[in-house]
Amino acid sequence: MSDKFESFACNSGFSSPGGPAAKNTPTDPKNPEHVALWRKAERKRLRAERQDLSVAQRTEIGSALAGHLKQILNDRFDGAKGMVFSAYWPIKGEPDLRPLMAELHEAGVTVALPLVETKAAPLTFRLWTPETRMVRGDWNIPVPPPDAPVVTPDITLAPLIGWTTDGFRLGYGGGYFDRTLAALDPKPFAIGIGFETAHIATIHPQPHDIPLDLILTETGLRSVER
Ligand SMILES: Nc1nc2c(c(=O)[nH]1)N(C=O)[C@@H](CNc1ccc(C(=O)N[C@@H](CCC(=O)O)C(=O)O)cc1)CN2
Ligand SMILES: Nc1ncnc2c1ncn2[C@@H]1O[C@H](COP(=O)(O)OP(=O)(O)OP(=O)(O)O)[C@@H](O)[C@H]1O
Repeated sequence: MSDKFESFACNSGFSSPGGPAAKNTPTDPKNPEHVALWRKAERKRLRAERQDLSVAQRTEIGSALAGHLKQILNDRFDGAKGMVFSAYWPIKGEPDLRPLMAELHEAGVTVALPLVETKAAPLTFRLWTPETRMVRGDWNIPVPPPDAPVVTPDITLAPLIGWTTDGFRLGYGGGYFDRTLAALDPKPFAIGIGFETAHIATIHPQPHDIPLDLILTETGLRSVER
């Protein structure tokens, strides 16, 4: 096999039919356009993979994650009572932590949800309670209505499609969490939430990528900020 062919075969930005794209690397990991193409293929692969989970598996994973999260909030934030905790309304096979949102609300935590109110800008966060009448927001994601108060999270969950051991996250590709973490001062404590199977070796970090403080899967803590 010539060098030329070998380099093409190993460096395709797309998943090969027989193997996971995670094994591939972008054609040029320093080229933002190549990395963006590679990320697109990785998102597609990881999203397809998580669709295969059964309802029972999802329920079990959701309650394992909720248990780990409560432990973290107790250990690190004394339960987070009186703090603003931003969660997410699950879409596209994300772990469902809505029972935990209600439980935290009952325990005196201020629960919020993220909204895309302006494209390509930081997220807005609005207050959520179990009585909140959700409406459809950007991308059809259910969100609190426009009259729900805007709040600033102390702690934020970042649902993820892929995660790395050094705390980087692959999301849906809007760049919203990175913009939000870059804009907020003080930066909220950011906890990535995802499936254990969504581990990838690297996201080929770019200057805009901000690592999360913790990554949590159903297995427990998988990455802790150094
Ligand atoms: N449940 C949940 N809510 C959430 C998030 C999330 O990840 N999960 N978000 C976390 O950020 C925000 C929404 N994120 C979004 C990310 C991308 C696009 C979007 O339009 N994506 C384009 C592709 C962009 C690209 O590849 O350049 C698309 O699919 O057409 C919309 C919303 C806020 N709410
Ligand atoms: N702080 C920032 N300022 C300006 N643009 C940004 C910033 N952060 C990210 N972006 C833009 O967003 C695009 C998508 O970023 P990335 O691939 O990291 O998305 P993501 O983290 O997967 O998405 P999301 O957080 O919405 O789920 C990047 O190409 C980049 O141009």
